[in-house]
Amino acid sequence: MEKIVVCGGKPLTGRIRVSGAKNAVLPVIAASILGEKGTSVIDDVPALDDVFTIINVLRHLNIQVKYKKGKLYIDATKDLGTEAPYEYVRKMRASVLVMGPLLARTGRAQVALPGGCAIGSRPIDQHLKGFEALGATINIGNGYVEASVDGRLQGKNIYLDIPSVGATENIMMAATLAQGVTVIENAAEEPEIVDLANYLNAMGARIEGAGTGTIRIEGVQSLQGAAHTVIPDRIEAGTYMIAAAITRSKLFIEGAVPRHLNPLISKLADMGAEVTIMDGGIQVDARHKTLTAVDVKTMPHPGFPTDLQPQMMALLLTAKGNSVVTESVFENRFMHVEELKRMNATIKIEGRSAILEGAAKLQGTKVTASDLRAGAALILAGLVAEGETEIFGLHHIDRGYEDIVGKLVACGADIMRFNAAGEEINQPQLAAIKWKAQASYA
Ligand SMILES: CC(=O)N[C@H]1[C@@H](OP(=O)(O)OP(=O)(O)OC[C@H]2O[C@@H](n3ccc(=O)[nH]c3=O)[C@H](O)[C@@H]2O)O[C@H](CO)[C@@H](O)[C@@H]1O
Ligand SMILES: C=C(OP(=O)(O)O)C(=O)O
Repeated sequence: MEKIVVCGGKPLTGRIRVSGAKNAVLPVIAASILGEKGTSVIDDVPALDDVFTIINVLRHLNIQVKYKKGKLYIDATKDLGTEAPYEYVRKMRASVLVMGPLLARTGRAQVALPGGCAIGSRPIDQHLKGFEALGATINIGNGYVEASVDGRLQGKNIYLDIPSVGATENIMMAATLAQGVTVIENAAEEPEIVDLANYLNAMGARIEGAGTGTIRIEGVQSLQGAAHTVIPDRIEAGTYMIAAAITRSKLFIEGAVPRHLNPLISKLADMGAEVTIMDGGIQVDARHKTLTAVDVKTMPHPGFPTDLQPQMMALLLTAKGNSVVTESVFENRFMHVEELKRMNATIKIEGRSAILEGAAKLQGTKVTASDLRAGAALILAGLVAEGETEIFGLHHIDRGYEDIVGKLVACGADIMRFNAAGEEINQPQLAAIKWKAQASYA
């Protein structure tokens, strides 16, 4: 079995460069479907399995995608298919993001129902409610959801019951080509929504208010391919900020955007770490510091991100005192707790809260990632555990961390990756093989 092996106890030093954001690049690639003319050039595209998956969805739709030196060239000018099949949606729920652009561009979209995953049931009712409000007919059957419309979608006021990131993105994309004005209220405010709106506007869309709870979209006749650079990954940045704190080290996180990371910056400062906003990034210095426990509650942006909750939990286990971590975004995002307990953590779950005993003496053992951020939390815990931690379930980690092993090694961590045959392998090698196999080289 493939595994990552971490030998705990090594301090980290130096800098880590943040890659392009997974959660920004996926909707941006989906939005490129809307480009009836020209080619989109997307820069700072991370080599992630989720990126390979969405590229395959686009190619299945008869879209030409080429990759060269971190840039994607996407040509969506041919006649498009309308189906995102189960083989891709099952690997990555974000495949559902092709639904809005396909519906707007072709009048029809069939997407395999994404189903639940390790962190919750994750329905898409708000996406569908939005499409229906814009005039689409929705049919669900045989494991697929189909949306269709005769003629153009019609602009409408849409109030989301939950500020869903995916629903906001999907509806925003669909509304770009609708007749008239669409207003999304109680919209998600995440930085990735702003990034998507910037790309859509570069394609010729008319979107205002992205990043606030009210987004106004004035429909246009058509969109064309555009150039766009993806924002840095705030969750990856946050993971490495926590890596500095958990190892009581000093790291400079290059490319981290402070305004995207306010909730983490303030929690780390409350714990006693020195966080400094610098030119081009954020420095975290936790050397010789006694970090103290804090309580954390996940919330939609600008609250504390759920995607940093497992990593924060690993850190809090090493702090002085007990803390309470409350997960309010997903109903089942505590799968990492049992694995952390196998590393000698004491954690009690009460409803949607976990009560953590601090000053844990974590011990290395074999653990398995149940999802992407659970995997990151286990690596972080491994960095400070006594002895060797072997982490399995790497396909989750490969979905969202570009070369996590290489980036940590460069800062002094004792961490290695082994393939199924037991040979040491690095992620860039692996990524190069995957790019070759899955996306065509220019
Ligand atoms: C690819 C991507 O960008 N993924 C991110 C996105 O996921 P995603 O877009 O799936 O997350 P949402 O914001 O939609 O989900 C938030 C909550 O709303 C619920 N919900 C959502 C839609 C809906 O129609 N009905 C409904 O009930 C979900 O089950 C969940 O409990 O935002 C999440 C919340 O910040 C992050 O954890 C994910 O990393
Ligand atoms: C939950 C996540 O992603 P996704 O929505 O793609 O499952 C994540 O990035 O932590």
